[in-house]
Amino acid sequence: MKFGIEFLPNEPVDKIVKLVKLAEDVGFEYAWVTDHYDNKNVYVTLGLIAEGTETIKIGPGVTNPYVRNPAITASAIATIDELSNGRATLGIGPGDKASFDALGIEWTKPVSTLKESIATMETLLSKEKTESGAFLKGVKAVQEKVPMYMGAQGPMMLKTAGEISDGVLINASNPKDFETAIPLIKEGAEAGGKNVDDVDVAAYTCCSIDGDAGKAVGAAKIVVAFIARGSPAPVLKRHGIDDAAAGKIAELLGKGDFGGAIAAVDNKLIDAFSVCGAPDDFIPKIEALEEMGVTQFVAGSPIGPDKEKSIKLLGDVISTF
Ligand SMILES: C[C@H](OP(=O)(O)OC[C@@H](O)[C@@H](O)[C@@H](O)Cn1c2nc(=O)[nH]c(=O)c-2cc2ccc(O)cc21)C(=O)N[C@@H](CCC(=O)N[C@@H](CCC(=O)O)C(=O)O)C(=O)O
Repeated sequence: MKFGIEFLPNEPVDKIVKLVKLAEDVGFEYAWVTDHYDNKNVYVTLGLIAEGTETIKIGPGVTNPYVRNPAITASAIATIDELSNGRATLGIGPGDKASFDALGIEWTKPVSTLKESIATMETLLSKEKTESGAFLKGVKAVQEKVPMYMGAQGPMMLKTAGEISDGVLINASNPKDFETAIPLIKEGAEAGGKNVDDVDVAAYTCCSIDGDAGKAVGAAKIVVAFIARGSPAPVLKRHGIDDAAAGKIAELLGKGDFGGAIAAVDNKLIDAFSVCGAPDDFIPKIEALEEMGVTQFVAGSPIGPDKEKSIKLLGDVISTF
């Protein structure tokens, strides 16, 4: 099992760099930095992380092809590859409609758009010219091929990820989600003439670890509430969660009643949408994901009530794999 960790660039960048260095020191192999227009710039943050680390692989987890032209992303990730001496890896997904509405960007045909943008970036990164004449003159990646990962949940996106990408970052924490996802990734990989084993399947979880399991669960509740709000009906059904319960949480969040939403998050929701608790709770949960075919466990937000302490505890968990 490989281990990755997520960072949101919404806190001081020098603090993020220190936490990524700590993650590297305790055994994490990947650091994924989220990309939302209302946070700090993902590539500036990755540049400083590159300078402050030696071995951990780094990249956006995930950017999207709508806010930046694929040529701009290709140039940015090639620059990160140079700064990190060949440790860049690109995570790209369809983004979210709310952001594009706020930016006045039309969000059309996400599957085709992702396919086209990954093809364009691979053309440019291999120092070739696109049909429209784009060409990266003054920047070159160190790696022969920068690994391309896709953020995906929907069936078409999962199949496409299996077909064209080196890895899939799936916002999911429960083995049931992979029961559904992996056959789709396998179908896509085989359509692309690949084996599903060629695709790194990452469980991009909502993770919260602490020596005190209750504290860990407490820190995860608000994130689980937002996940429950955003989960489509088939996902809720898969976890035996009735629409009314998720609807209630959505209503509370909509009113800004975060306390009420947190209070409405029960253990069923915690189990469905997060991996949390004390270190001993983690090992069987990660093993269950591994049995489903997950090959990378990504410790996603909140990571824990005290990030630094939680990263060290996750290091202890990593050392048992
Ligand atoms: C678009 C959507 O795909 P999805 O896989 O569910 O996308 C949900 C999320 O993955 C997507 O919003 C991500 O960008 C969210 N996301 C992040 N989004 C961000 O904006 N920033 C982040 O930092 C971020 C991190 C992240 C990490 C992991 C992860 O899994 C997702 C993450 C969907 O509806 N897909 C369906 C329908 C696809 C579709 O639109 N089909 C159309 C068009 C087909 C075509 O395009 O040709 C049709 O049938 O007409 C499907 O896959 O079946």
